[in-house]
Amino acid sequence: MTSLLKVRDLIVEYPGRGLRARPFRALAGVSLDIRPGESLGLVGESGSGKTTLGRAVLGLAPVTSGEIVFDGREIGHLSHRARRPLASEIQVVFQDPYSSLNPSLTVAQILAEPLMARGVAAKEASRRVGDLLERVALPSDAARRLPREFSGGQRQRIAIARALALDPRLVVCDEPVSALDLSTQARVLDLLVEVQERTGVAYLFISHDLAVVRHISHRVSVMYRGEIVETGDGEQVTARPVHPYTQRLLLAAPVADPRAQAERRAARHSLRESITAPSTAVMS
Ligand SMILES: Nc1ncnc2c1ncn2[C@@H]1O[C@H](COP(=O)(O)OP(=O)(O)OP(=O)(O)O)[C@@H](O)[C@H]1O
Repeated sequence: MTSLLKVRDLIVEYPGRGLRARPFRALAGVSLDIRPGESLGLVGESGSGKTTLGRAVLGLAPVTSGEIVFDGREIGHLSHRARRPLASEIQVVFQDPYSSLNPSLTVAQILAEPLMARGVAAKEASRRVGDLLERVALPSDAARRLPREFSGGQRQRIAIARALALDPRLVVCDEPVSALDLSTQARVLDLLVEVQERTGVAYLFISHDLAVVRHISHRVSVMYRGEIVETGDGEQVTARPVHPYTQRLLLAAPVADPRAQAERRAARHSLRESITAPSTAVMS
């Protein structure tokens, strides 16, 4: 099957600060594919470049070189204006459900805004708002309320409904459940899976938590210092990790049993030395 999203040799460098500062290479040649209707999980420790990759796909990070091809079309170097039509194809759900929704708009206004911006008439937009609320299992009277009247999990449902409003084919989910408690996390993940089964949307699902990523992803890519060091199905990556960094990531995941935790600590210690890290600084 052809890729919906194809990333090749992507390099992203952020400008350095100060007069003689070197640029910082956050992505050092990343390649990946996402097929229509697929979830690709992107896991890695803080600072490994996950958000930068998501932002590059969304046109929000500076692409130094490489290709980002969506549905056969190169989108990595488009101007802001040329990207605008893509908003209905590629959407995003951010981590923080408290700051990602405009606090002064009602839920109906938040959900109708992207529709009306694309010329959908007010009456039709209002009907679609009802459908969207139903799709994310929120009551229809939610439409009249403000974001502050909802819990974190409910707000994330509103953010998901907004992302789905234009029937996108790809949603970048950047740590969408990290700010939620465990049981709410599970319900929001189940919702994302259900939405995918119903609509065929693809996800680039970013998280530092392998357990969360495994729950939702068909395949998992592991990032380390701006590179993808391993890709496989969730079972393969967690049961038979190939790269030492993936092994360390697994060992760092919290477990309930203190003895198992101590064994993991010892294993982690001996692995630490064996990881040879590629340099991400740009040579001048
Ligand atoms: N706008 C920016 N300017 C300069 N450096 C940046 C910028 N954004 C990110 N970085 C740096 O790029 C690297 C990758 O950051 P990124 O946010 O992509 O990592 P991440 O894996 O998503 O981390 P986290 O899980 O903490 O969000 C980090 O070292 C970060 O400090």
